[in-house]
Amino acid sequence: HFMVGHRVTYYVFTNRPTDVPRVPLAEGRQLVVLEVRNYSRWQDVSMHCMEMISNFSQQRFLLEVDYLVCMDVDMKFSDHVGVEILSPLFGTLYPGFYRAACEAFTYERRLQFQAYIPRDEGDFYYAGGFFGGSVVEVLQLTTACHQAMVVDRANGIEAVWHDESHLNKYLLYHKPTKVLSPEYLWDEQMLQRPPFLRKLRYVAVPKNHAEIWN
Ligand SMILES: CC(=O)N[C@H]1[C@@H](OP(=O)(O)OP(=O)(O)OC[C@H]2O[C@@H](n3ccc(=O)[nH]c3=O)[C@H](O)[C@@H]2O)O[C@H](CO)[C@H](O)[C@@H]1O
Ligand SMILES: [Mn+2]
Repeated sequence: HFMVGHRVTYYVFTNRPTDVPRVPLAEGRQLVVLEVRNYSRWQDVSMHCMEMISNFSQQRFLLEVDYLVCMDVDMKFSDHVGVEILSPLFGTLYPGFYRAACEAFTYERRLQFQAYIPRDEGDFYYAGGFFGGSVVEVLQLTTACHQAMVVDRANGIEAVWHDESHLNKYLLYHKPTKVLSPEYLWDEQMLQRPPFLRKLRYVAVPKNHAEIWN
């Protein structure tokens, strides 16, 4: 379903490179396994993606690709996702909040945190699991989010939704050039599909959160 007819490099970040299956790929597609370190807390694994994307962007993505699409690993494509998503900087509406008022968004609301957003500000609540853009824009985004997390860590604090809180702060003050609908990120375990969403293009694979998170 993903970028059919276009050249695609799948960069898979893992601490267990030998466990990545060698899936046969169509012409013009390649798999690149990038070995990264592990962290014992899942929050740290998720948050350090920003640092990893930032570092690899400088080291190689800038030289190798035009656009980056950054996504969670526990998801699958279930319908067309093509070049219509591409733009200098794009984010995706988090499916749980696309109808909610912005005061209800779970932004980081505590003043002393780097990802702080005042109650009366905000456009959308973006999902941490699907964002992207040109490599230069994604490099700036991931570097800024990583640096903000370094500051929080030095202060002994961690944003309420980790990397997602920082992504939301960044995209509030650096407006994305495209916002994708929840068709592009859905979780059938969490929400029933409303009839006006005719297609679910990229969906969470059911998982036991308690087991994985604890
Ligand atoms: C769909 C979506 O918007 N997901 C976001 C949501 O979490 P999720 O509830 O989807 O969190 P999650 O358990 O999928 O973790 C985020 C991602 O980190 C990676 N990972 C995590 C744990 C681990 O042991 N190994 C590993 O590789 C993996 O790519 C995973 O998909 O909020 C997180 C921050 O709280 C992240 O912003 C996720 O992107
Ligand atoms: Mn996930």
